[in-house]
Amino acid sequence: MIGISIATKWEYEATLEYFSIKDNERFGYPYGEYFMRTINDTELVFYSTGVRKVNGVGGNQYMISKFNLTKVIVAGTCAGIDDKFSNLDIFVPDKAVQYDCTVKEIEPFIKQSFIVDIDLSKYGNDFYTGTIGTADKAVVMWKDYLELKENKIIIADTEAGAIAYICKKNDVECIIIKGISDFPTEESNSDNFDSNIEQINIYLENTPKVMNKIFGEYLKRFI
Ligand SMILES: Nc1ncnc2c1ncn2[C@@H]1O[C@H](CCC(=O)c2cccc(C(=O)O)c2)[C@@H](O)[C@H]1O
Repeated sequence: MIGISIATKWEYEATLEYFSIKDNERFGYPYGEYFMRTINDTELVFYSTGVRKVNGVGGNQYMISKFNLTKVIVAGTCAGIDDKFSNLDIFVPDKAVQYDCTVKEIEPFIKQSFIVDIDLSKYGNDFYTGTIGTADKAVVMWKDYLELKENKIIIADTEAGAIAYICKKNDVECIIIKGISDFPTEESNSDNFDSNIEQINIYLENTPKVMNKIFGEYLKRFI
């Protein structure tokens, strides 16, 4: 069975809507809820984990163990970092890094032991790829955005790098399919708080669009 890991309630609600899931098909588990679907003769379990690294890892470890998963696909939204790209562009990263695991003042910003390489060779190359950076904090502040950009991170989120890391420990393949929901903006142009609210509103507006694009145009290629 393949697991489809979804972080937020908004991403999961868009998923329920996309697959027309009825109430009696939804089951609870300690990190959120799940439902099953068969697509192209492959059994899939879609589950919400909650946000940030602890929930992402806990939910996925639970599901890997409960359903003996052979592959995990992390589906969801992310921040855009490389400004060549736009909102709603979809990525399948070939590298996932946790960038908040070092003392950056005295250690490298990214340490080799927190990088997971993802072999995408069997899936062709008809998609955007690159490095996704994961940390427990959302990328909102302009200085955080600039630091990620300097370190060649293309997109950023708050779960995927940690999920890829624990999949590797379980010897389970991990594919990350993420769409850009928002870009940080320079807060000096406006009030910090207003700028943050604006980014959250853009995230909320784009979340169903990203999820529909992932399920409609990308999922089948990776199962
Ligand atoms: N900018 C982001 N940075 C990191 N991850 C992002 C970003 N955007 C989307 N994600 C992904 O979506 C989810 C939730 C998004 C989220 O928390 C968020 C989004 C926008 C603004 C704020 C804020 O506080 O102002 C918080 C996370 O689970 C993560 O996997």
